[in-house]
Amino acid sequence: MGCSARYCLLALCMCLVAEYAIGVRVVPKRKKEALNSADDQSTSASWWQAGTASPFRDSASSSAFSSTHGLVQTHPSIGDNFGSFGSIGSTIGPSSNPFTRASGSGPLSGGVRNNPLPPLARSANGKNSLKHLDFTSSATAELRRNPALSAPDECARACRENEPPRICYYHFTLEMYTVLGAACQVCTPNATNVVWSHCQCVLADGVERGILTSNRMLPGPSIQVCENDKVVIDVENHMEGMEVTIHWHGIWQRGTQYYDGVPFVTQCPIQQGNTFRYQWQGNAGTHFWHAHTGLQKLDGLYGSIVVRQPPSKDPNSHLYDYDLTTHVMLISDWLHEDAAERYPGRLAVNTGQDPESVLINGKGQFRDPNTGFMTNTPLEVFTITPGRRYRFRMINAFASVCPAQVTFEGHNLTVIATDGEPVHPVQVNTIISFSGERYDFVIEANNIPGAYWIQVRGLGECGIKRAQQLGILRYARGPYQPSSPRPTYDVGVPQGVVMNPLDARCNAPRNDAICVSQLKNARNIDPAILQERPDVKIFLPFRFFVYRPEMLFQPNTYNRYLVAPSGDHVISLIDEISYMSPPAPLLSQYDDISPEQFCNGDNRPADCGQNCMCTHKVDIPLNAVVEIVLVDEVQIANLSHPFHLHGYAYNVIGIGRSPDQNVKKINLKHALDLDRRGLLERHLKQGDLPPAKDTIAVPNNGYVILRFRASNPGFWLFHCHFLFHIAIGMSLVLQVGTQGDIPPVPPNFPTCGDHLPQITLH
Ligand SMILES: CC(=O)NCCc1ccc(O)c(O)c1
Repeated sequence: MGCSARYCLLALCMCLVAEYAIGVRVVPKRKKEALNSADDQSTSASWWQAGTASPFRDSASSSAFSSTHGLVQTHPSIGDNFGSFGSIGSTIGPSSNPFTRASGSGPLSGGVRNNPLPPLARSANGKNSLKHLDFTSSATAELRRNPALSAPDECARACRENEPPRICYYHFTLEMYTVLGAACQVCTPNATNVVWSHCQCVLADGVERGILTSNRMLPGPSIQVCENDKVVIDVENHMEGMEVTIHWHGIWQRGTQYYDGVPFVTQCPIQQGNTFRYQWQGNAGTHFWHAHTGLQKLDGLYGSIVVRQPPSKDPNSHLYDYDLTTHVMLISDWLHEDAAERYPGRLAVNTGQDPESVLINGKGQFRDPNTGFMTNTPLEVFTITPGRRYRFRMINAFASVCPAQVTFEGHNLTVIATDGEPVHPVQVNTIISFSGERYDFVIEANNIPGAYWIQVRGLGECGIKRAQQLGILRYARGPYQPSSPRPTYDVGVPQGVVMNPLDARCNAPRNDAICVSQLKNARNIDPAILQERPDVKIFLPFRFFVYRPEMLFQPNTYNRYLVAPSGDHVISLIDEISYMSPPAPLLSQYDDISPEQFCNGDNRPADCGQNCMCTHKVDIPLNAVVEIVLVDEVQIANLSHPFHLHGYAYNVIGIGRSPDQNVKKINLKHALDLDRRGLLERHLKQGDLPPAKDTIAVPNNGYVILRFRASNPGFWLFHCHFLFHIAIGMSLVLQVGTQGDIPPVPPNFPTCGDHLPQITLH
């Protein structure tokens, strides 16, 4: 097999090793070791180890990996979490970091910085922070120019009370890029740390493909700041012929509504060659960023956001010793081709939108179902020290319809927060999550020191291709390899108690599962939320509309559609409307949009048929207590749609299915009837403490009730978070408040729109 093989199979890896061997003059005998390690490929060490005197084994002194794999922190206190960054954890005020700051001209001193900045990814001890959370920023001119700004690795710190906030600056360069591109041949294992920390090699699951990246990383750069910090991100779009916006999922954007990153709702898309500066202040929690335009998210445009708090402000801080930058766990589904290959979708080969693979922090391996060959790329490794308790921050960045099941071999998970909001701790063994959700959990290193499998399985439609990924939970100074056999899709890590069961039987406590609606909020709840009657109550049924091909392919009509795995040609409807973007952004150019563009359930355009397409907008008075009842009329087994609201966390008041055994399928009429009879489940009693979330799956053939106080004026997208369902209109906009309530956009905010002048050629 040659190096041009599409898959980085074992043979190809040998070939890569051979190239490395030339470059680094390693004795050929090592190649054999590469072969032998083929079955032993589960740590990043073993992959790169092949053919080198592994710099990662004795990483304590030299390796860029040391802060990830080498256990650096020794004191079980939050304040030492960032020991791996050298001075960062203890730096308050002007940085003492000689590598990133000219002395005396730190970020808060206001001094003149006359030394050029060396690489940002290095800290005082000269180590890179780590690989997948590489804080490298490709263009740092702004940082050099403006001494008030802090670099990413200065902002990723332990948060203390009374510490002055920082302004954290990031620069995202968006490009078309390649998995297993030639960069993978220049980042040689024996190169210096500097070279390695800037390595632009993207491995993913070892299968070559074109992708989209931010700063040539997958996931893209991690934003890790403290509450009250200001975050500035310059997004520079160099994707050939593509426009883009970035949404900061979970960030409420109070006061900065125009930086929410929704195309034609809060801004014009950023054109190729343009840079758009986002600026916001983050609410605490585990969040993430992703492209909100087209299908770019599925091609690689996503990354984590962590907004930390001083321990005194987290009601669950006593439950963990460490909250490390390295223990962010971003899971994503992965295709081996451009997402556009699946939209509108094919009829014969790779039908539907289901992913081939799953990644953990952009890493994994892939077994080719046809040949049985497995790629040899590194798996993600999380390192822990015996006796300590660790906060993990899990982000479900899936784009497809598959729920993801995360299980850690030999370790319980204590869930302490979801979607950034703390809950009373509950202990489970496995967590099922949907696209857009986040779950924070504590793992105690209380098992026999060793290496343990982490399994992430794609459920639902992903069961067909059996898409899964493995990672490793490793005790420091212990073995790299788990002693138990690799979990397979069918014989996996035992699941035990399930967080978020797919069957959504949530009306009574059970000992095999905990529903989201059974979690209890660990923060105070606005009492008005729990009043019997909300100010506004909105029923939103949603479903697909299935086109007959004769209707869809009528000459001179061009209706959009998605070819579902079933072969059905569908669009999405919420309250019988399929959302269409207006020609200009609602927030910044409202007056450029014809009133006829808008619609909602009470105002349907006269000629709107079964496939009614318009800009679905529901108006909500500022500060109203709003209740939304989502009703699943899709009625396809195995499919539960996660709804994400921008600008807010809502309280999940109830999750359920029809209590009427004779009702096989729920629909709007039945839900209204249940509501009249008081049979919809609402947790409004004192002490019910409904949890706060911004993304919740509506159980298949069921309903979800959520409430929020509409105190954040703006135009907020509310939508199914499945990527292909956004493309076919499963969205609407909530307009909270009037134009006058919404902050005006900054000066010179970009504009866009139709150009339809009079025809002047005679
Ligand atoms: C009868 C029908 O509505 N079929 C559509 C099923 C469907 C639609 C969209 C998807 O993403 C999906 O996975 C499955």
